[in-house]
Amino acid sequence: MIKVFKFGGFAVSDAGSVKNLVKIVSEYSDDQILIIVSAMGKTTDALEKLCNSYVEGKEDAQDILKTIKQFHENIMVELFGTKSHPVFDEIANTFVEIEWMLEDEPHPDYDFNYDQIVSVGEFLSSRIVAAYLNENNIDTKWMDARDFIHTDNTYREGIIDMDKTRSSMPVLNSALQKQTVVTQGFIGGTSENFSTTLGREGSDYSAAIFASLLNAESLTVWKDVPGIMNADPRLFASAQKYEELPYSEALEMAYYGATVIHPKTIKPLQNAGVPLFVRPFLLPDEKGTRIDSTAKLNTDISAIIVKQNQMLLSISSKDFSFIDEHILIYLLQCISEAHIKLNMMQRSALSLSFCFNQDEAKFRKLYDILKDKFKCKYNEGLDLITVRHFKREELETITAGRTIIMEQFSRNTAQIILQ
Ligand SMILES: Nc1ncnc2c1ncn2[C@@H]1O[C@H](COP(=O)(O)OP(=O)(O)O)[C@@H](O)[C@H]1O
Ligand SMILES: N[C@@H](CC(=O)OP(=O)(O)O)C(=O)O
Repeated sequence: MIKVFKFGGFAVSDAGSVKNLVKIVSEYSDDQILIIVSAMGKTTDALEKLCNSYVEGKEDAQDILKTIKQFHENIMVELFGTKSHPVFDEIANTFVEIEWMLEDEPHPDYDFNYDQIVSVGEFLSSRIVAAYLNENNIDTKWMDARDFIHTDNTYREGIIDMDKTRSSMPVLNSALQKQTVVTQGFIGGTSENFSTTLGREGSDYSAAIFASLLNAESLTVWKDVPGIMNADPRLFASAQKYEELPYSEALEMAYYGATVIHPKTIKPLQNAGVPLFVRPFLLPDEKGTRIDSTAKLNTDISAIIVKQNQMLLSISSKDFSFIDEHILIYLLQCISEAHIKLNMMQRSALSLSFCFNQDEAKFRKLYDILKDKFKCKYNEGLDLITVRHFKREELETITAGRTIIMEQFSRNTAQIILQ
């Protein structure tokens, strides 16, 4: 049966990590392996900068491109030695696509430009990884994810056409019967053959789509952490790893902002009954965390999820009208039009308050829609802390010394906005 492995930016951040990836894959020579890769290291951030510079007509676009080229070339030199290896030409040709674009005027749709430029990161990494697997005698085929993941024209947040995507799986399946396959996470293609991206950090989601539509035995995402922990170990040194988690709990954690898994990852896997393993890339013999329908949840451990850089906006009517159901529907429509995603919401007689990831452009858009009829008050730079299976005494420790701006409790979940 097929095993799907996803290697994120960390797992392809330099030559050493590509070597480690090959070592991991070589342990599975009896399996059919589909490898999904993200862009190398922080390449997506660099390509975003390049896109902004191009669209704004700044002069540093060529310099940014040069740095990205140099970064990939250094990795290739370390992996393949001389520049005579065919991968150098493949990478040069991939960069040509961006170079041609930079010579033209930007398309009026920023998101279109973004996807054509930013998707290149995954093409570069997948070419290098496929070539290095072959170099190490793992018979590997590079395939273009745009031939499989079909999306609409919603650039930067491509919506997958599941039927069309499902119907392209037999081609991939038969390739996997013969060879290891490497393809790209994060990207899809439109019916006009343009690239789309699925939203930042969307490679986990791509991998879940492939794993579910191929009816894979499992999906393993190789990360820079021991598994899913009860808190981000970067923020909480004492974070503990879950041995196992039910799909529902992993989905709740991702939804509230545990960035270890993209929030869209769980649904396709749950629907198809494909287990997910989150395993440490640097300690590949460790089991990591297993997520499936048989897993038991240990509610003795609370999960703490921190979302930083939040904005809290309170909207109230100018004429003392209640925020009744009609007004509520209207406000939610305006919020949706501004593409704001609510992280927490509370209503009183005269106001609707909600917090969302701070984003000046989205806030401005909403403010302009509402400013004539409503009063808007806001706080910026807040933290939203969500605690699943909370214990009261723990909450006191978490909030100690900070000002609580708003809080909300259900049976399983506490949400607190802190200044
Ligand atoms: N509950 C959690 N458990 C483990 N890691 C977490 C958690 N919450 C946030 N993280 C963060 O997620 C990161 C791994 O996810 P990410 O960087 O997106 O991986 P990749 O780029 O390889 O897909 C870790 O470095 C860690 O800081
Ligand atoms: N490269 C894309 C997609 C992705 O999922 O990356 P990572 O697996 O490194 O989070 C991004 O950085 O958004």
